Amino acid sequence: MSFFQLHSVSKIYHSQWVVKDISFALSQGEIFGLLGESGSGKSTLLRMAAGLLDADEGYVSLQDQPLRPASDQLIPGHPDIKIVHQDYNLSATLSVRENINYALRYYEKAYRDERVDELLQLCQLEAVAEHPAKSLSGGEKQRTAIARALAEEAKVLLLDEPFAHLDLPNRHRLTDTLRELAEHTGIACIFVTHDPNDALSLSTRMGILHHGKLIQLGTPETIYHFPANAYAAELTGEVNLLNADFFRNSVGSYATLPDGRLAVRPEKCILSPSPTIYGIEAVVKRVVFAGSHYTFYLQAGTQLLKVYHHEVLPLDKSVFVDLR
Ligand SMILES: Nc1ncnc2c1ncn2[C@@H]1O[C@H](COP(=O)(O)OP(=O)(O)OP(=O)(O)O)[C@@H](O)[C@H]1O
Repeated sequence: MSFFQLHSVSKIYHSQWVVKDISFALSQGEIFGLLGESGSGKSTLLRMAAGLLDADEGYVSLQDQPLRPASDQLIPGHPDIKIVHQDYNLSATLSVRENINYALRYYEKAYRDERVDELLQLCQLEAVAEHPAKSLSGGEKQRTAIARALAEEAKVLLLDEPFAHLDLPNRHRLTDTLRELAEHTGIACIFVTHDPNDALSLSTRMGILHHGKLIQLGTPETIYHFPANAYAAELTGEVNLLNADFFRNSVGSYATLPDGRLAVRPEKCILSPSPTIYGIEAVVKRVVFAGSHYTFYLQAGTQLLKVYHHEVLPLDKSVFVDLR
């Protein structure tokens, strides 16, 4: 039995495939990140997964039951699938507690009070529970929207760009909240993002969407280290795309792409100031401080190479690059 599944889902707008033949399944408690550039079809796919938009081909199922088509329903959607849109949609003058409470207005007061307290705790909102939504930070608004979506117990949570307007501390807080949620409630979660760091750090599995097609599906580690092609390699982080014979004598960590090139991550390169047995000679052209390391831009013959290194070296110095 599969918990939540997309079966060859497609969508056409103006005779163009916006989403094409997408299939994947989620287990309970799984967090699935869908990474894609603007216009790749992420929101369209999420709305079909929520049962808010009908697929032109294929279907979505929850616990092996196909969702009812949106066009057959007075209020499209499914009671067990909640979606949090990019704009949060909170009532500005109501407090955090009241916003969450509203989603439970048809329940008894005693249950409602208990459930709201539980959600405030789960979403780390206790300190701002009585604050009006309009006074909240972006991260607090986002977590309030998630708490409200979860007020009625859901099986699937869909998040459209949940990190788009958040600073780093709020990103971390929301990431923790989502992990805890999935772990403790078993909810399956799909979030869409254009940021590789969010997709790689939060997903249990992830997919890469390109022009409406899922071009790769796997764990973050697999996709990062063995990208399916140059597009997937570049979308998931900094990478050197090199001629096949570039590191001809080195053993080390790189992926060979279908076009024959090597995908080498900058942190997999070792930079030495003096010659090494198989080291490729290169010249330092630019150095950029990046917090945890320096990014070196090197010229090695006709190839430009990006390498992370922990010490500054002077411009125009000859260095030697090996693979780890
Ligand atoms: N209702 C619609 N009618 C016609 N075209 C649409 C409609 N909705 C989306 N599209 C088109 O489908 C494509 C995918 O849009 P979608 O919003 O799903 O992309 P996205 O990856 O979520 O983009 P973004 O990250 O910018 O939000 C775009 O080219 C968009 O213009």
